[in-house]
Amino acid sequence: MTERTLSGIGVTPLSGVGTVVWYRPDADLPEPPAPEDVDEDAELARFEDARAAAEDELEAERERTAERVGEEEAAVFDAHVQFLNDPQITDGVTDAIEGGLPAEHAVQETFSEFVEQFENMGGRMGERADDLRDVRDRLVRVLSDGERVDLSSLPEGSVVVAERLTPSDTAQLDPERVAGFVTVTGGRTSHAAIFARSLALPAIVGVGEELQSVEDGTEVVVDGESGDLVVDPTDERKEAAAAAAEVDIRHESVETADGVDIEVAANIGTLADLGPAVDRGADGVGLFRTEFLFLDRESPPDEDEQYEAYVKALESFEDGRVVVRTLDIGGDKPVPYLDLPDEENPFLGERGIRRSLGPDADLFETQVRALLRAAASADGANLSVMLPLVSTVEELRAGRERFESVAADLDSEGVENELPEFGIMVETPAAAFMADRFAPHVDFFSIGTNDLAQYVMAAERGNERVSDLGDYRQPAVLRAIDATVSATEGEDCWVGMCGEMAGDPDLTELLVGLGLDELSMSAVTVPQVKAAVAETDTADARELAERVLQADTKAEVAEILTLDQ
Ligand SMILES: C=C(OP(=O)(O)O)C(=O)O
Repeated sequence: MTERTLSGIGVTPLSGVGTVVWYRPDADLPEPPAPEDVDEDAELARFEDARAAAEDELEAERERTAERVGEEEAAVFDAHVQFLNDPQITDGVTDAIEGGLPAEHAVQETFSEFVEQFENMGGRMGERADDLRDVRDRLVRVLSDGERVDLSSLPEGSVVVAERLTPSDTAQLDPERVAGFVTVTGGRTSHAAIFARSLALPAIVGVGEELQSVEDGTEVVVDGESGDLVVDPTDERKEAAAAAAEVDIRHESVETADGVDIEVAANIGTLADLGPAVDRGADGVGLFRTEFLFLDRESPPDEDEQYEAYVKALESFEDGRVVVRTLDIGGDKPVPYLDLPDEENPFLGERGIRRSLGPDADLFETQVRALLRAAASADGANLSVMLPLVSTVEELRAGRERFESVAADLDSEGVENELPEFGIMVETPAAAFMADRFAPHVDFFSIGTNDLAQYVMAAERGNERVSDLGDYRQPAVLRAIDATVSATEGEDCWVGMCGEMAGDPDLTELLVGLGLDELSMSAVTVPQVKAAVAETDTADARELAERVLQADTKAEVAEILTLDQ
């Protein structure tokens, strides 16, 4: 048997060796009977029963996912319930039944039309098509009494291979038993990819139709870093992959080979992310996306609930820094109870600090109170706060003044409080251009490359059609980072990075060379980035950065960094 390699998109920097188990959940429906043979009332009733049963299943899976993976990932099941009850879709199914189709065929037909519509929209909306498919297949399975394929009790060492994996499929995978997964479709930001990172599973998505040629029972190596699926691997290949799978987790802080401290922290959305962050050796939290405390509920968390959450994060990292970002609502993060305006370009609209200083001023005040109190708690000395989407000095001043005036209010109420370290996200071109004017007013910058790349390149994040443009390796993005760091020279202002770029170990040397003091990422890549820091020599890194900054194109950047395009 000769070894061969298929290529896809690697979504976790982890490797696994195992045996292929094909997962094909969508069996074809039989031909429908003639319309006159369909009992309309009975089919309508079957559809209603199936909807209720599917909703019960979704609620159970939501709970299970919240426990095993995290609240943020569990939220996808709420979106499924919304689709299940969306009047436009349910009316469509009802009409199709009244037109003479049995319930399962009516569901298949109606949902498939909506799936197509969402796919045509592309970007984030395109990704919702996967959710719709998931709801459709669930309903069809319930209606046709299909057996649920049990992904949670696969033989140990299985590599799950599928056309696509829905969030409910992925949530069932047991990382103790599954060696990885590989899918025909999917992109870096698909739900399956996000789950893979949360579960720390080796995974490759978007391999394409060639994957169908890999049969059940075949031995494979899943290289989630390069995106290579090695079929019928040699013994040496398997041994190398098994060795690579054993990541060295460092719980102590890390310095470069020539002794420069670089903080390697984790990004968190909810408290469920704290465990993995600690387990994988993060020095602290470099980005607490507090908006996740506000999503998927009927009303905002009150001051005490927020205080508890911030203190919990601080307690998890007694010796490390916890950087809390104030509410970043709007853009692609809607909150139903806030009645956000319908905007043509929400990413360019009222989001982040713009809302906190405007329509969400009350919410902001509550959050600031909770943060000031948390800063005065036993572990509060390590708390830092930063404002999202700042683009003018006035916004920075106004944000800072809010902290000062709320602190004065708390003082007058006799409530213990403390002003924490204060910074801003650098994620707009305006902030990068004006960084020298911001620097004297802050203790730190944290560069959010996900948004910075989208705004510098005018390429919507999550829109696959422009993903090549929106890449953080574009020279213009690298120049924006360089300009930001250079603007802090001579100022007492450290610079971190909390976008996806910070978690790419292939770029660690470059980022150290550009002068970053801190890198924050999803917990899964913390060990790899720490290892890369330890191997870096800062003089070499600076020289590398200088060469990279001379590049005209992304291809040249990749060539200098010896990366795949
Ligand atoms: C970290 C970032 O923020 P978010 O992804 O939460 O918008 C960023 O924009 O890089």
